[in-house]
Amino acid sequence: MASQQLTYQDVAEHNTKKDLYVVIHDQIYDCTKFVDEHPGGEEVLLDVGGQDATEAFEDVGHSDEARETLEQLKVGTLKRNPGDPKPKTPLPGAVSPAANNESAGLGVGLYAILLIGGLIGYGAYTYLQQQQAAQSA
Ligand code: HEM
Repeated sequence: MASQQLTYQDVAEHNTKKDLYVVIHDQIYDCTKFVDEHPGGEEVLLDVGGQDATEAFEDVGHSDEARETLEQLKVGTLKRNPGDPKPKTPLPGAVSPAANNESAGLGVGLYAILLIGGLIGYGAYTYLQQQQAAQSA
């Protein structure tokens, strides 16, 4: 059972309180029995029923205990067809390189500002030197 592969279209059919699947990180979870027990309430789960709930789940910053519960609800893996929506958030392992890239981008921007500032300063300095040299000549 746990090894079945379903497409987005298959999952989308399970979007009612009596039959509730969600996709989180490309794994499919059957929340039907859990929906009444969810500490965050049934509403939020019903909102993402039959859909990709990765972003909603990660935004809340669920505990390790919540992730263990999740494992028990697993019923299969998502079979992604061409044209299906992409995962909304990168997988946890992929987060830090993206964050690094962002800070690298800022670093390059800062270097560019410093370089341009330096060039302007140097230009003004040489210009003044030339002016002084012209005056004293
Ligand atoms: C099947 C997937 C899910 C499981 C197994 C699950 C499990 C849990 C658990 C165990 C908690 C208690 C706090 C913790 O341990 O982190 C919790 C809290 C919460 N969950 Fe979920 N959750 C799921 C999906 C979602 C989704 C899709 C949302 C959408 C926004 C959500 C929103 C919340 C909120 C807002 C809380 C905080 C409740 C509070 O502290 O008052 N959960 N969840």
